[in-house]
Amino acid sequence: MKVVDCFEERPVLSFEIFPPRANASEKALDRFYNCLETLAKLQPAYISVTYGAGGGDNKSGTLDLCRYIKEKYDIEAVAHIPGINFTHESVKQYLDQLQAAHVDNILALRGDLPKDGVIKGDFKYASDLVTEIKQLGDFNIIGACYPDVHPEAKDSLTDIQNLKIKVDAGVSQLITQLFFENEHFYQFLDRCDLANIKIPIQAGIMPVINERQIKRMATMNGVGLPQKFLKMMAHYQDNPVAMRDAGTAYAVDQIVDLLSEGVDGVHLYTMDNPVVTQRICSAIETLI
Ligand SMILES: NC(=O)C1=CN([C@@H]2O[C@H](COP(=O)(O)OP(=O)(O)OC[C@H]3O[C@@H](n4cnc5c(N)ncnc54)[C@H](O)[C@@H]3O)[C@@H](O)[C@H]2O)C=CC1
Ligand SMILES: Nc1nc(=O)c2c([nH]1)NC[C@@H]1CN(c3ccc(C(=O)N[C@@H](CCC(=O)O)C(=O)O)cc3)CN21
Repeated sequence: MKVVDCFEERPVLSFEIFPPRANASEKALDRFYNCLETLAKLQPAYISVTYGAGGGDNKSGTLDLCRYIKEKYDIEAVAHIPGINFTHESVKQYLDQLQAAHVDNILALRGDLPKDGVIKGDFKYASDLVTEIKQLGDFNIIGACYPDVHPEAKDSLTDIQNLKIKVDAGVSQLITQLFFENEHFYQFLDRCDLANIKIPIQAGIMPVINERQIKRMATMNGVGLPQKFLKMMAHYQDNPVAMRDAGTAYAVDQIVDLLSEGVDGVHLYTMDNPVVTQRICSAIETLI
């Protein structure tokens, strides 16, 4: 099933997970599959599975996990494909494998640039990958977008023009990069409207689980951290449990506001954390 059809009933709530590392211990695997069990019970519209996120390079993990989510839980899966990790030949093979596994949905990304800055794959921009996927098969293609403006873009106008190119290449829905100021998201929606980007846009929300992780993600992606958020992190930095609870409350506060504004959907970056995801879902259960 193409997950774009989920938007017939809005708002759409979906999750993102990352596969365990290839060398994960028995204990880590156990923890991961227990997490997945909890997430599945929350009945998200779909689950997206990262490919090599956070520096990992677990290539078979994404495909196998997508297949597993569909077969075991009957929940739609979205496979991330970072174009810079693929050649024309390898992407064709990968799409064939996805098709055989009945995975109909792809998050087409450029991917994070390697430390040496040298791109080995054939796709410089996500839009190039979208064009290729469109030619090779019948997939529902999702794209990423940036309320706080992509750090490599010259300015917000250029970023939106590039987003429009990507959408026109064949993207049917968008998920935003994480953001902590809803106002930035609403301004971004206005820019999309002006650029005639009319497809569903889900807000990507990441609860703070640990300060280091968020600061790294924010710096790497040019994501603004508001004073209120920085104060919260500073106040609870020595108390991981309090930090987690405050981060959960912040995410819930963001989501309540987004729902009140009639957002198309929310994509939760779960970071494979079942407790936080469950708490957020139960806090917003009656609001959706
Ligand atoms: N859920 C996830 O895994 C997410 C991952 N990301 C990451 O964010 C980074 C960027 O990925 P994407 O958004 O897929 O890249 P993209 O290729 O759409 O955009 C990357 C940069 O190139 C520019 N650009 C895009 N298309 C262009 C074109 N045709 N001509 C000239 N410039 C163009 C954009 O303005 C932007 O500055 C990657 O590191 C990706 O992995 C971002 C959001 C979510
Ligand atoms: N630029 C960018 N790249 C991404 O891969 C990405 C985004 N943005 N934005 C949204 C989500 C968030 N993602 C993330 C964010 C953080 C980690 C992370 O901190 N990973 C741990 C390793 C986790 C583990 O394997 O246990 C790390 O320390 O790198 C992973 C994926 C993937 N996505």
